[in-house]
Amino acid sequence: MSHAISIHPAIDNGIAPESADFAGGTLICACAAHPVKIRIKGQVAHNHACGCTKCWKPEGANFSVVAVTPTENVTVLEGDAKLKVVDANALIQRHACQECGVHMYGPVERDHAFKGLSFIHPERFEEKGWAAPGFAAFVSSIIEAGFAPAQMGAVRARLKEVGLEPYDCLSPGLMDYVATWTAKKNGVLAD
Ligand SMILES: N[C@@H](CCC(=O)N[C@@H](CS)C(=O)NCC(=O)O)C(=O)O
Ligand SMILES: [Zn+2]
Ligand SMILES: [Zn+2]
Repeated sequence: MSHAISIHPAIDNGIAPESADFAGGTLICACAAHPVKIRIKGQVAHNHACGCTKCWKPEGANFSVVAVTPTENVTVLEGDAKLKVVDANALIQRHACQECGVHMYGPVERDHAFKGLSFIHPERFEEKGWAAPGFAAFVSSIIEAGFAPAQMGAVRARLKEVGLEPYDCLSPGLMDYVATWTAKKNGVLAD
């Protein structure tokens, strides 16, 4: 079955199942020669579709698929010299392959709820079994990348159809987590 709206290749034709045995793997960029390779230890967490303009999306996709892992679980195996930080001022230090453009890992090092986590694109794993995406974030942001506002209803309907609840920021659970961290830092966290 084909759909007019492409969310992401890893979602459009059915989401691959997660494997309980998945213990990590190797992320590989799109270069035919000397690809960048990154070792990720363990299963990824909070995998989701992201519609923001900053996350790397494959050709033709309106969303990225992005998850987190503790930065201590990330090791650059090959091609470190090809990696460059896309925007040094951003919270997420997205390390992209300068040759093919794929974002390989994005650590958060700033004082923030996500400090110590790295954002990665699990579709770049050479292995199968990574945790399936569970929701869609920053959905309205696809308009900023040139998507027609009039088709947003259809996009949200399609996301719901594939089981990804659409949110215009992060999911309520993650928004609460971030706000809890901020309240604690400001000394106003309620019991
Ligand atoms: N509407 C903005 C949203 C960007 C944004 O806030 N992205 C989220 C989700 S990845 C974020 O946490 N960004 C932090 C960062 O880019 O460092 C856009 O599409 O560019
Ligand atoms: Zn590359
Ligand atoms: Zn994003």
